[in-house]
Amino acid sequence: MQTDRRGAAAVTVELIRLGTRASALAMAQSQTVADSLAKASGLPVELVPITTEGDRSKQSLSTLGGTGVFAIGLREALRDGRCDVVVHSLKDLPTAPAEGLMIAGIPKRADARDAVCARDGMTLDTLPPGATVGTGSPRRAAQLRRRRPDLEVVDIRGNVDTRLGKVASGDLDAVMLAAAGLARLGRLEAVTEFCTLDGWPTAPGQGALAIETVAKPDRVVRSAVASIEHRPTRLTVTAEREVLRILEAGCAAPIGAHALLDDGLIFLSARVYSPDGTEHITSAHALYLDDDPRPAETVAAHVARELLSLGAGELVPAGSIS
Ligand SMILES: NCc1[nH]cc(CCC(=O)O)c1CC(=O)O
Repeated sequence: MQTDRRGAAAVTVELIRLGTRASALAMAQSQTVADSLAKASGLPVELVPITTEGDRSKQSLSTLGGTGVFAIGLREALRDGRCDVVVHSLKDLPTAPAEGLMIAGIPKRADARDAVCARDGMTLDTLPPGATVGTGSPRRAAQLRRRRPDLEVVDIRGNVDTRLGKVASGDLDAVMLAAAGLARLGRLEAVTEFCTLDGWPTAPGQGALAIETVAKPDRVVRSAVASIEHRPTRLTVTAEREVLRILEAGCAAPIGAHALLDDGLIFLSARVYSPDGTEHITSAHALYLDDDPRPAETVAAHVARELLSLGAGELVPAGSIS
């Protein structure tokens, strides 16, 4: 039993239970976070596998209702007290705050880029006309159609290994995946091209993790999670996700966003695509961090407002989103 400074008994944990999806990618990123939490707290950290609707369903992510399918099950486990912390891929997390929970820590972001994994070392420029490229992401599909309207985009599901397997087996000529996920799984050797973020902005928060807890966690849990917070990542992903949050109200089109910090400035650029890739709208703004109490939110509001004023809300044909 630990005691606080006044000597009173304080109820606290002797073990941190970290809830995680059981996929190889989720386990890999959860283990990294578990190691950091163990180091920060001096306590053992146990991984608690949790199955979510997103893991069970074989439906396309776009028909499953998109955002949140992976997060809901993890959040239930947190609320039920089955675990003390959960780790999400930030890009899979809905922008709406979860009642009674908080994003207690955001560790340093990994590579935010998308990667092409193609057969025979091919790239987006060298794939032959008609080549098949697998992705389940409407954003990647729009970007592919814009860059190479002559390719065939194939809607696929499944974990990273399954997707790479479709290229290895010859079912597909290429798949598009997040570089961060491939890195966490030790599969970077499959990458034949990294897409640069200025021409190919990725999902808001891609490559970053979010550590979620109940709003009033045990103080040992709270301080362990706080110790792995990376402030620059929190600022940049907050800006990217804020654009998504504002646009969700008036725009159903796919969005790529990329923020970075340099020399006291936050830069944010975001691009909205028509689903067929034929049209896109871009906005970019910068702000001195010292000039604003909430620089991430403010720069995002500028970008989102400009995107909407340029017609981002009209990029999706009426009735085309189920
Ligand atoms: N939606 C699936 C997903 N969610 C998080 C990652 C890994 C990369 C990351 O943490 O952003 C992936 C795989 C992918 O997009 O290739």
